[in-house]
Amino acid sequence: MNKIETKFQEVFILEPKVYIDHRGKFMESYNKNSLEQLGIQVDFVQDNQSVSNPAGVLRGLHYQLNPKAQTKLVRVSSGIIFDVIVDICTNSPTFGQWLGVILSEYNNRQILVPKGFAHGFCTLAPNTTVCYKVDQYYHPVYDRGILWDDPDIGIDWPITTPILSDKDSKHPLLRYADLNFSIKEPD
Ligand SMILES: Cc1cn([C@H]2C[C@H](O)[C@@H](COP(=O)(O)OP(=O)(O)O[C@H]3O[C@H](C)C(=O)[C@H](O)[C@H]3O)O2)c(=O)[nH]c1=O
Repeated sequence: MNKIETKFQEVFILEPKVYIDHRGKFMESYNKNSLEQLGIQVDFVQDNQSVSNPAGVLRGLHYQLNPKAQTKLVRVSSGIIFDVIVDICTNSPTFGQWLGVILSEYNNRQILVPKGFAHGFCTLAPNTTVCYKVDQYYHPVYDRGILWDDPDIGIDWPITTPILSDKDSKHPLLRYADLNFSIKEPD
């Protein structure tokens, strides 16, 4: 497993070893010990999978509030996404900054998204399946969203008119500018 650092201190791109032969490919898409050897200690409790049939679907930007904030390990089992994270920790030196990476069945890349980041992606191919582990269970009461095209964040999405859920088109549940999310537990 190869670990690539990013501009965010605790955000890493991971590249599992891929074994290719005449039948296709094999990889250990998750290995707790391999991650621990890279200094990544996360106890995941839930696996999620979303399938987006058309290209141009955009899901996000989502996060759960403390104390149910989630660390996520995101990968693509089929198709291609432009994956985006936004630092929403108001006490972080990189507060408000965003990062976009291509994850696909071709580059086999994964991204580790720590608590304190909003997460979203848009699909760049039809029939794209995104698989991701989280270390906190889903708590809809703690689920929050930021507008995908919030001008205060200014994400350079590769698509202009995405296919959105009702929820994601009704944002802002919260304008990024109104965030008071801090990485520490609320007092
Ligand atoms: C996230 C989640 C959702 N659900 C139910 C709730 C809804 O009835 C249905 C679809 O949920 P939603 O529209 O929130 O799914 P996405 O838009 O793909 O949301 C995800 O998209 C972005 C990219 C994320 O990073 C989050 O993990 C997650 O919010 O699944 C569950 O039962 N458990 C869950 O963990």
